[in-house]
This record gives sequence, structure tokens and C-alpha cells, in this order.
Amino acid sequence: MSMYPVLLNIKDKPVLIVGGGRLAKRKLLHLLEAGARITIVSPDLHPDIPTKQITWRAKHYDKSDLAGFSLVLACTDRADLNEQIYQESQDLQWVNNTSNRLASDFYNQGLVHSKNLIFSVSSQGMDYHLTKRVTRLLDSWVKDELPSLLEEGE
Ligand SMILES: C[C@@]1(CC(=O)O)c2cc3[nH]c(cc4nc(cc5[nH]c(cc(n2)[C@H]1CCC(=O)O)[C@@](C)(CC(=O)O)[C@@H]5CCC(=O)O)C(CC(=O)O)=C4CCC(=O)O)c(CCC(=O)O)c3CC(=O)O
Ligand SMILES: NC(=O)C1=CN([C@@H]2O[C@H](COP(=O)(O)OP(=O)(O)OC[C@H]3O[C@@H](n4cnc5c(N)ncnc54)[C@H](O)[C@@H]3O)[C@@H](O)[C@H]2O)C=CC1
Repeated sequence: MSMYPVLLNIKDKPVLIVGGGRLAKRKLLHLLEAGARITIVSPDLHPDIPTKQITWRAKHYDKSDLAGFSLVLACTDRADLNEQIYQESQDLQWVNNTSNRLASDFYNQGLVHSKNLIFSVSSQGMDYHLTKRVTRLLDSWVKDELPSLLEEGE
């Protein structure tokens, strides 16, 4: 069985990120680019997180934080807590557990943007190192080769 890939129109939709570290920053930037309304629950925030563009709950996570969010990213450095967030979510909530792919409702993908095109890479959770390598190769190809190939096709 394979996973089902989609593009979400997430503009103005509320998204919860639990944890405010390096990984949260990386996932946040893609979500902000797509216009999501982000709330972060974390006692601290990575210095590169743009505080003016998010709502920050400066506290430790508890279950009540999940209320009102369909999409949740569990990005803390505690695998047990990320798992707890996944377990405490309701049926209609989708949780990205970043420390255990086997207890996660959705995965992020390697992304390359080029004008209106989005190229995404996924190993369906099997090998993120491979995904990272292929994404880098794809990025070079999109920059170096694609423009001339598109010109030829015109
Ligand atoms: C299932 C998934 C869920 C999700 O995160 O959505 C997942 C899971 C896990 N990743 C882990 C670790 C790392 N992942 C990366 C990198 C990326 N990981 C990404 C996606 C995904 N990772 C999803 C499936 C992807 C697929 O299907 O192929 C990318 C593509 C996109 C993104 O992260 O946005 C991005 C590369 C893109 C780019 O760079 O372009 C690095 C390297 C780095 O950070 O530089 C490390 C550190 C390695 C190290 O330290 O050696 C761990 C162990 C955690 C632990 O040990 O605790 C788990 C948990 C597990 O596998 O169960
Ligand atoms: N899926 C992926 O792509 C990757 C996953 N990881 C996983 O992500 C985890 C986090 O990594 P980093 O962001 O680098 O760690 P980090 O240490 O930079 O950030 C962790 C954050 O979680 C917060 N946190 C801790 N306890 C909390 C609580 N009770 N409530 C709310 N927030 C809490 C901390 O305050 C901090 O802001 C790693 O341990 C690893 O399991 C790491 C790299 C890639």
C-alpha cells in the first residue's frame, strides 16, 4: 500500500506546532510561505523564528492546546511527548510526529519550488537521507537544466 500525496490550500488555516527549536523553524518556514496561521507552543523559541508572524504560547504543551487545530506538528526533542500528542489527538486531527514515522498521520516532503511548479520528493517515510539527497539533485536540475528544456519546448 502506498501513501496518498496531496497539495493543501492552507492559506489562513490554523496550524499548531509543538516545540520551538531547529526542526520547528524548518517546518514553519514552508507553512508560512503557504500562508498558514501558525501557533507555536513551546517554553522557548529558536532565534530565527519570526515572532511577529506567529502566535506564541510560551509554555509546556498540554492536551488543551490541541483544541481547534486540524493540523498539528509535534516537533519537540522528546519522542515520548511527540507520541503523547499523537495519542491525545482526535480522529479528525492530523498529527505529524517528527520522531516516529510509525505513529504519524502525515509526512513532510523534500521540496523544490520553481515559479508555479512544486517538485516534491518522498520515500514514504522509509529513508529521509535518500529524500534529502534526491531533493538536492532535483534542485540543481531545476536550476541548471529545466529552463533550457522548457525553452526548447516552446
Ligand atoms: C517520516 C518523516 C516525518 C516528517 O518529519 O514529516 C521524517 C521522519 C524522521 N526524520 C528524522 C531525522 C531527520 N530527517 C532529516 C531531514 C528531512 N526529513 C524530512 C521528512 C521526514 N522525516 C518524513 C519522511 C520523509 C520521506 O518520506 O522521505 C524532510 C524530507 C522534509 C522536512 O523535514 O521538512 C527533510 C529533508 C529535506 C531537505 O533537507 O530538503 C534529517 C536531516 C536534517 O535535518 O538535515 C534528519 C536527522 C538525521 C540525523 O541526525 O542523522 C527522524 C529521526 C529522528 C530521531 O532520531 O529522533 C525521523 C523519525 C522516523 O524516521 O521515524
Ligand atoms: N522529522 C524530521 O525531519 C527530523 C526530526 N528530528 C527530531 O526532531 C526533534 C527535535 O529536534 P530539534 O528541533 O533540533 O530540537 P531542539 O532542541 O532545537 O528543539 C526542541 C524544542 O522542543 C521544545 N519542548 C521541549 N519540551 C516541550 C514541551 N513539554 N512542550 C512544548 N515544547 C517543548 C523545546 O523547548 C525546544 O524548543 C529531534 O529530537 C528528532 O527526534 C530531527 C531532525 C529532523
